[in-house]
Amino acid sequence: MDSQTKSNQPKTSQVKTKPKLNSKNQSFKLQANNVDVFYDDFQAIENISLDIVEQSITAFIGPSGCGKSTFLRLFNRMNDYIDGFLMNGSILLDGNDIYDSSINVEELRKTVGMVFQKPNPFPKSVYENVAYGLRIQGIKDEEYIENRVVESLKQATLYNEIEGNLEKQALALSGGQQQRLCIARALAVKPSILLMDEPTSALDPISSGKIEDLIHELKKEFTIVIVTHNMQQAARVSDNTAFLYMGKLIEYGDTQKIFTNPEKDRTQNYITGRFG
Ligand SMILES: Nc1ncnc2c1ncn2[C@@H]1O[C@H](COP(=O)(O)OP(=O)(O)OP(=O)(O)O)[C@@H](O)[C@H]1O
Repeated sequence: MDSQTKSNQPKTSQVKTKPKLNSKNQSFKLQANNVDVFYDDFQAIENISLDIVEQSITAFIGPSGCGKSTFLRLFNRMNDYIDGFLMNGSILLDGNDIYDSSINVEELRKTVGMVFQKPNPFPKSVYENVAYGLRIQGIKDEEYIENRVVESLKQATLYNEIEGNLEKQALALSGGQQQRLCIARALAVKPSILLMDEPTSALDPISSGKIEDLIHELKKEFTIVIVTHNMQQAARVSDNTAFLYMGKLIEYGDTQKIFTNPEKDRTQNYITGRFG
């Protein structure tokens, strides 16, 4: 592990709780405990507790407006930007409360990268898009930057398609390539968690398939949390699935079980398309 990696861990004054282990002895990377979220008077999330296994893929599913994106954005404190946002409860990363006043939010967001629904590359070259996060960290070592750019593009399975053309405008890439570029940009700063908010919903089926294959590869190294409207996608890519409905967690567990033999009627009705 090099010094860049170490510096990407969020700093807290002390470890408050040790991450728990589940029955399969897997450790929890993220833990939400009794979380409520309000936007002014409106309660968007109601008393959700949920643990996310390290180096796994966790999918959030549920009808529009049920709180999937709100819940996802808690893990890198993206809701902090929203006027009227208020949270009760706690979110732990490696056992540390990420809403503790000692947390450096910039550092947290290096550890918890995010990819959005619509690919959003900067109007810069491919190279500079991936280098961006390193440059804003103040890294000046061009050799290190170049290595990270190439490595991240390879990890995002884009390098082979644009090798020798890294000065190309990012906006000239196809939609699917742009999304893989955004994933490379997130990976460049060495996160340990990737949050993905409907990362394929703006893409054609072939590009979506490539992203799904990539997500599957990335879980060897990263903990991935994905919001998706596409239930086939959740069933294909995720290890665990959380079904949310009107701000509540209805059911959470092994993806195969959720999709074949859920505990709750409401989950069954949703996954069989009876509502939503
Ligand atoms: N910035 C905001 N201010 C006020 N209310 C908001 C805000 N963002 C979301 N909400 C409300 O919170 C609830 C949950 O929204 P959220 O976007 O998290 O749901 P979602 O399940 O991700 O929906 P979708 O699948 O349509 O993206 C909705 O009722 C929404 O209108």
